[in-house]
Amino acid sequence: MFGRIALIGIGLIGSSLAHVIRREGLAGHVAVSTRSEATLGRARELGLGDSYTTDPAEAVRDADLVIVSVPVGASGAVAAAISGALKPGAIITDVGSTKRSVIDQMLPHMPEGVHFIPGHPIAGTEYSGPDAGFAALFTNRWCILTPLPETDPEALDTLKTFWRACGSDIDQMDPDHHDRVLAVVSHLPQLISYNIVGTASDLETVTESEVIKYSASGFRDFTRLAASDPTMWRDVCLHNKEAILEMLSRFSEDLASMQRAIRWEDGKKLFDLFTRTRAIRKSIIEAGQDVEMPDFGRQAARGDGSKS
Ligand SMILES: NC(=O)C1=CN([C@@H]2O[C@H](COP(=O)(O)OP(=O)(O)OC[C@H]3O[C@@H](n4cnc5c(N)ncnc54)[C@H](O)[C@@H]3O)[C@@H](O)[C@H]2O)C=CC1
Ligand SMILES: O=C(O)C(=O)Cc1ccc(O)cc1
Repeated sequence: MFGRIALIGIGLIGSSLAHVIRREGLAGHVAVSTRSEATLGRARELGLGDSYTTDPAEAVRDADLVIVSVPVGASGAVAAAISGALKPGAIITDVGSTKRSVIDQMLPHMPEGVHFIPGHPIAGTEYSGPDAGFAALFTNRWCILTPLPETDPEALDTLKTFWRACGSDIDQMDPDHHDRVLAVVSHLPQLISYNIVGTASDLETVTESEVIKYSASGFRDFTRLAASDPTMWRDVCLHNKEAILEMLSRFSEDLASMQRAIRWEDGKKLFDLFTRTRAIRKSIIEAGQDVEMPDFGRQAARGDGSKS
């Protein structure tokens, strides 16, 4: 599909892209670039690409497709670094969990004649670093593209074909709408997880090791999300601030209402809510969106949030 693809950032998402690009034969040459020598060395050991450099400008030179897979707060610095080396006609995309901020950071650095099309695969795990990637990560997952009004339809079609070849279904969205939707379905659950695990950890002096011992009782599902990469999620919070604050405020109100129902023993209110939420789970299962990540992905992952 492409002569040369440059992968800037080679953590969970970048390395998963490297695997699927190789499996599907989507590029003649994969150039891998990341900030630290240690991560780059690990990518080389794993054979994730055809060439390796800590200089992102060198990686993108002559690339037909550039995929930026770094924490969203680093998007602007990467765009500035690659700007002068981009080939006319190249497609530049990203995988960041927030979209408005990535556009604001990257667009000013995009030279005339390249196609900048932001994107976000709704696929991931709690693991990070180059060891965490696996080719099936994007299979049967959504990839949301948030093209700009001036985006060239042909370049957009090419990028859609790429993501379909990676196994994904494509949706298109306005970036602000994306950020509000993701604030509810992804960022809020993540923050709730951090909060509940933090609360339990504060209580652990009282309960001693019981938090760990009885963790199968609901708590464990939250610890999976709470084990995700701190840099990535710090950046998501800081770069989708308005939407996240709005959703947190709605959530706090609803939590207070639940508290009140329990205090006043309003069983009907609780029962009605729990019935409504059960129906939502049923719709998710019926839509085939409850698929667990394959085991081999988890096993392949080192899971230590490797430093890069
Ligand atoms: N982890 C997940 O489940 C998902 C993450 N995303 C998004 O994908 C992006 C990457 O996330 P992961 O691959 O999970 O993170 P990761 O922590 O596994 O990898 C990040 C990579 O970026 C590199 N990096 C960091 N700062 C850099 C800089 N200034 N210049 C060049 N490289 C730099 C690191 O060396 C590393 O290779 C983030 O924007 C995240 O929001 C999107 C979907 C799912
Ligand atoms: O591990 C999980 O359950 C996730 O939800 C992964 C994930 C994390 C961040 C994203 O922007 C998209 C997907």
